[in-house]
Amino acid sequence: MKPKFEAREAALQVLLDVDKREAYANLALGAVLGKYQPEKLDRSFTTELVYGTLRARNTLDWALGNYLRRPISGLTPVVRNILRLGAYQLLYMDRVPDSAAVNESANLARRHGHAGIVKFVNGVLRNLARGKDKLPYPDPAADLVASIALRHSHPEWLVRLWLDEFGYDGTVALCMANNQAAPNSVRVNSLKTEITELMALLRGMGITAERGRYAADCLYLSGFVALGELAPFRDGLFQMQDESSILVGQAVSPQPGARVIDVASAPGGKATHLAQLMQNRGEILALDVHEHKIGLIEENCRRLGVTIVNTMLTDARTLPEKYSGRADYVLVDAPCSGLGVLRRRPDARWRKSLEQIRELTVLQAQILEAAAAVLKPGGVLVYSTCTITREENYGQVMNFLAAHPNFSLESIAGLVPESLDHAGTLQRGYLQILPHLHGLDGFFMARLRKQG
Ligand SMILES: C[S@@+](CC[C@H](N)C(=O)[O-])C[C@H]1O[C@@H](n2cnc3c(N)ncnc32)[C@H](O)[C@@H]1O
Repeated sequence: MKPKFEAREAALQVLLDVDKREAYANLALGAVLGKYQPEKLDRSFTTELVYGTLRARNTLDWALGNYLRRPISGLTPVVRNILRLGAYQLLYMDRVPDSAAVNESANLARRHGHAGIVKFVNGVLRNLARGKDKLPYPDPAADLVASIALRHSHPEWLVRLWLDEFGYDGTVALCMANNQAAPNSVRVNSLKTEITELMALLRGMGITAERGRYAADCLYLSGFVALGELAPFRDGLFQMQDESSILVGQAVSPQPGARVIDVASAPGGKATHLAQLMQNRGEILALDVHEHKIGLIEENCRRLGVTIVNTMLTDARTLPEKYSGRADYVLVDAPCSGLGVLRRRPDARWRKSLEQIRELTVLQAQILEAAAAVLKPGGVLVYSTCTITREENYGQVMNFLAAHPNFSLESIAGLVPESLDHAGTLQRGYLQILPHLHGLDGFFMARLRKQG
């Protein structure tokens, strides 16, 4: 018999894992949903509770703070997270009546604490329910950053960064896009099937499958319970991958038979795509610095029927001499701040900092340096990230070019669709995809050629 599932209790367990153990929300949630296998409605309610509460953490803590005598950080993790969950339902979930949000939170408190805690949770949430339409949000004229940060649940440093880069309208639109749930996009594995065939198969299973607007092999799926448990996934007919990420493979477009080095490749989303574009002919050396991730690349290759990928556990900055000048194509899908994919990782925005971005920028430059050395004269290097900061993207490429006069940008018009070219950069050899402009994950890609 399946263990009994209670969505708010499950959500609380995940929030505690994230709060106390710094677990990744998607993994902690996946573990709980995997254990209890709840029905579809319970599953999506739990997911919304967890993701919404994590995403809106600053706004929830601030809103609750109006009714607390001491900072929320001083409460025990259990009480703090019961309050956050309750506040999320009150402020963001119109379909949950206020009375249910308060009473269910009190029930959680009863299960996890003594009578005093039940009374406390009940009292704070009742007050919030009464006062929620009159919360004293900062006046934008007096403090624009704080106002956007609290209304759209982002850290202030990030809002400041984006105001500089995208202006007021762009920043608000970007924050709003980050607060939307990401759609489920997949890449069709053309080594085993083709797009119309897979669409028909999925539709036969009651799953809605629609083509992506930009990438050739992209489908958007809905109407399933767990994507990773579907037979067509296990049979290797598709790979979970955002449309922007698929476009990186198109920007590389390696020829069948080529020699490719993917210097930061786990879990192998792009490496397996490159293999697919090469019709599984040639060779791909897929590196990663983390041992546990090498197995993920191999597992994906097995499932997808990719046989031309060899993995290697190594730091891309210390690529052995024997690979010098060897590759026809090098992909540097660099470790980055991930600020283009915040909609997928609701807790991520609270884990990042300007300091990390600075450190990553240095690491990316070092990886690029080593990657340049393994490319043949005349070869193609594609640099990509899933972020939207100038210094990790365009700035990084410009610094690289300044230090490497034997490299130049090469047009990617014809490889990725012109309709994405909002800033007229495709011909110049790079593209910045933005969540609020394109409805996709924020990605950067640039194609460079080494002089022959
Ligand atoms: C953006 S992810 C790669 C995603 C992958 N290309 C895909 O499409 O599935 C960056 C990867 O770089 C790896 N990494 C970080 N530092 C590295 C280094 N110094 N050398 C090699 N890999 C590194 C990380 O472990 C991570 O898997």
